[in-house]
Amino acid sequence: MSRLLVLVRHGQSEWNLKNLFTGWKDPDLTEVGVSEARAAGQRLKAEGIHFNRAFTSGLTRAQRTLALIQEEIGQTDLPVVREQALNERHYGDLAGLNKDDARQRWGEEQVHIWRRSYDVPPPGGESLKDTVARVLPYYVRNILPAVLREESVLVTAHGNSLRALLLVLDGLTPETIPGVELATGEPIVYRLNADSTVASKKILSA
Ligand SMILES: O=C(O)[C@@H](CO)OP(=O)(O)O
Repeated sequence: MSRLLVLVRHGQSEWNLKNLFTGWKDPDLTEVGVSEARAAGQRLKAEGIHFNRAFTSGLTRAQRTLALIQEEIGQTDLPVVREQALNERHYGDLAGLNKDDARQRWGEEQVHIWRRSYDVPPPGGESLKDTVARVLPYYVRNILPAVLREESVLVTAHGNSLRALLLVLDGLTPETIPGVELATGEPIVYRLNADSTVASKKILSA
């Protein structure tokens, strides 16, 4: 019995390093990001997990993180689906702006609301609620059925598209989700019950 679901936020990107709002923009990993992705792969290998399939977003940083993990776990032939529904939350007009500059312009509180609230979208972008509305149906139709077939499934994606999944998996609420932050390159290993609820959760930290 496997029913393993492993979620990994991509390694540090060039725009994470520059402190820029990224969203659907497509920067690559930094050298640190490459090391984080490789380290994630090594930790998964140490757990002895053999995956049956993987899902990633339409963006380079998540795809490259997956490819590096595949190298480390010796599974470069893993079936991979690339899907825009798993992309980062769209940051609209904020994409490309420096996060500290934005705080100076609009104030700390407003920027925090745009970044972490459940249902307030940044100008021209998606709220987390909007992101949930595209990530969750994809999860239910495409990822969950594989897990419930007793497979071990790897998903590499983004801070907010994965927070959308954590909302459901961890039973979070619009009140508690703002406090949740995902570290780059840190695998979260869920084992699901046959009814799709969570049996166990383990974070493979550095
Ligand atoms: O810029 C972004 O797309 C995301 C993730 O890096 O940032 P934030 O943490 O502000 O949601």
